Amino acid sequence: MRADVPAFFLAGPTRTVVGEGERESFHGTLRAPERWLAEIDGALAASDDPRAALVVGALPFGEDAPVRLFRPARALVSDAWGATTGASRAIARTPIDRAAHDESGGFVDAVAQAAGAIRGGALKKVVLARATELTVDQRPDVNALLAVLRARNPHGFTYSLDVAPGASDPTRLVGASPELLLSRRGTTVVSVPLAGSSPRCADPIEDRERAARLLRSPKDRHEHEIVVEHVVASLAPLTRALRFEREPVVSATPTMWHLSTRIEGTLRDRDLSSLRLAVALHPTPAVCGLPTRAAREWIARLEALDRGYFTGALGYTRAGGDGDWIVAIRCAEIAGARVRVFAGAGIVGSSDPELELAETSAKMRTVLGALLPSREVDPPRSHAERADDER
Ligand SMILES: C=C(O[C@H]1C=CC=C(C(=O)O)[C@@H]1O)C(=O)O
Repeated sequence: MRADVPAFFLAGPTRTVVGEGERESFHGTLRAPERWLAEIDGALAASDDPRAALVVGALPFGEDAPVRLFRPARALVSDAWGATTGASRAIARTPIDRAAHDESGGFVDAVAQAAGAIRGGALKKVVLARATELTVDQRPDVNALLAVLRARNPHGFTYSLDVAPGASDPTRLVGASPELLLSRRGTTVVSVPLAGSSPRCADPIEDRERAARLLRSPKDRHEHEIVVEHVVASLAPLTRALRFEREPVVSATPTMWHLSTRIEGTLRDRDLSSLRLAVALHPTPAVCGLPTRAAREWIARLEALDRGYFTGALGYTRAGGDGDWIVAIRCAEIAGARVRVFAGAGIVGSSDPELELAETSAKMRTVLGALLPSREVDPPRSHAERADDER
């Protein structure tokens, strides 16, 4: 028999948090956050066991979509390596119906339109996303998938969240994100925004060259600076001192190179919880764009997608306010045998639509590579192409 999948799971490099069952849940939207934030502050402060009290869940991408935040009935917070190590094999599955909802053609057109709007001065950056949907021959074993993702992404954040509580057939968002929206420990707050990317390559020399080219690329540096500026501007009024390097570094996941900047600050008000900080920062231009309002409008106009909690913020806040919130990317929504994999890419005026499409396909490999045999991982190809590969 399969072990139950917890309602919430987040395993980062230094901490694993598991939440089972629901003791109390909180409702509302990002457009009007004050009431539910106050309810959560109150519930955590009133807890009879403040060391154990925590709220877990996710903020959606959309301003009017519901937040998914709850106090688990039972929780485990461990500073040990997550319990899910060891598995590294692919979970052999065969997609039996693929790409019914693949929006790749529409995505290329949308990127071209967005880049044109940016060159025309309508906005500076927008992140456009697409999804590919497949039905596999058996329901994925989510615990096994988490184990594979965790083993392959030891420096990232592997997660799972039940996004449709109460449904007879659970829907889960499952992924391995490389991006820390913020972490709070006492008065120290850290954010590590990523933006500007290049797919990894199996050839080690070409792979290193791609990383070096990424670091020199004016287009990717521009994309990255926009995100750093937003995070710095959002944290500056809340912190006394902000420390970060002016030059980004290159960081790696198994599928991607990214430009990355670590930003650290000291909070002015130690009552400001990590959840309140997440609400202040989210959505950064790593998932939305700049200006935020204009980017949301362009996303609504150009994207044929309900993002749900993809490109939201997922994490936990403990009584006292400490916690971690990550950017919910490199993930899939899994409902029974249906798997919907998401990926987005930051668009600026000089973006090439075909390269942005290739970037989203590479990002999808985080989940697809853990779920499917390798010959099935790349996006839809004709039967003839597949036959060629197998020859
Ligand atoms: C929106 C995604 O990635 C973001 C995070 C890192 C780099 C990104 C980029 O270079 O476009 C994206 O902003 C995604 O993986 O779906």
